[in-house]
Amino acid sequence: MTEVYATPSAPACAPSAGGSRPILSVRQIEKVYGSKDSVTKAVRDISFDVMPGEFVGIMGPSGSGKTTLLNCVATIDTVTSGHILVDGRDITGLRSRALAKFRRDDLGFIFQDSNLLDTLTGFENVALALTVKGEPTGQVKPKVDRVAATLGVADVLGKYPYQMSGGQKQRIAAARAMVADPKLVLADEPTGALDSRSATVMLETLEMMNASLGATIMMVTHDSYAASFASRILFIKDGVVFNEIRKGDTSRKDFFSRIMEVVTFLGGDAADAR
Ligand SMILES: Nc1ncnc2c1ncn2[C@@H]1O[C@H](COP(=O)(O)OP(=O)(O)OP(=O)(O)O)[C@@H](O)[C@H]1O
Repeated sequence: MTEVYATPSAPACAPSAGGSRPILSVRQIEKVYGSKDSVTKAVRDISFDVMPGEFVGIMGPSGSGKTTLLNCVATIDTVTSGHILVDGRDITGLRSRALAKFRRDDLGFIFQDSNLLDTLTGFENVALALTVKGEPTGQVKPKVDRVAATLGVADVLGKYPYQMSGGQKQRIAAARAMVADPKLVLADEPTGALDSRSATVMLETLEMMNASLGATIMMVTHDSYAASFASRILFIKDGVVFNEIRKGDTSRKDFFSRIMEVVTFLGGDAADAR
């Protein structure tokens, strides 16, 4: 039985394995939308660390602040107070050029909608992540080919997005997020638009990115099945970290059951279970 307990403002920090420092440190962040008459505290007080090579899932009821948290880490949105450090560097104060460089060099993104460019092939979409970074031309093809082979999308590289299935598009998006070797991959409901079979293939792709390519991943999902592919889950409720569970040595199936217990406790949707 999973112990379900509330840890309103306690930092959910991973152990410092081998003394390595966190890739991501979220420190007492708060995000308030609106002004005087209409104020929403989307994030009240969230602190946690993500260590290199971790695959962390963020779960919580609708409106709990998951996307706001992800957007603040992604620098798509700004925090009202608190700090976010990526590989030891505070990103909350970055402005324009430094911000663009940080997003390009340090982050990989996977959204619910693959956001591939329609006029480019799979290869060109993935390669773009390298060329905008100024990767030497001779390095581009080998790097794209290597990541595509690892993630099982080598046969899709020659296709345009309109010729790809939803699952193939998402896996090309995963290759694009990974190819430039980012410090952190951020995924927002990456299986939200996929049927269950394609979702499983996509989740196995994320698992492979994590295990074979060493990607550190933070994934927001409302889906307990998707979350069970992560190694640790942070549950957000009303803008704070409510609970945290780790997979440890347990099987994915057992982890899924433990996740479901917390989701049920938090008032999750039974339809989230598969
Ligand atoms: N731009 C905004 N302006 C005002 N309120 C906002 C804005 N964005 C989010 N909110 C509010 O902040 C709270 C948290 O929203 P958020 O989208 O982070 O939740 P979520 O956990 O991702 O929800 P869901 O699972 O439904 O996507 C909600 O009450 C939401 O209405």
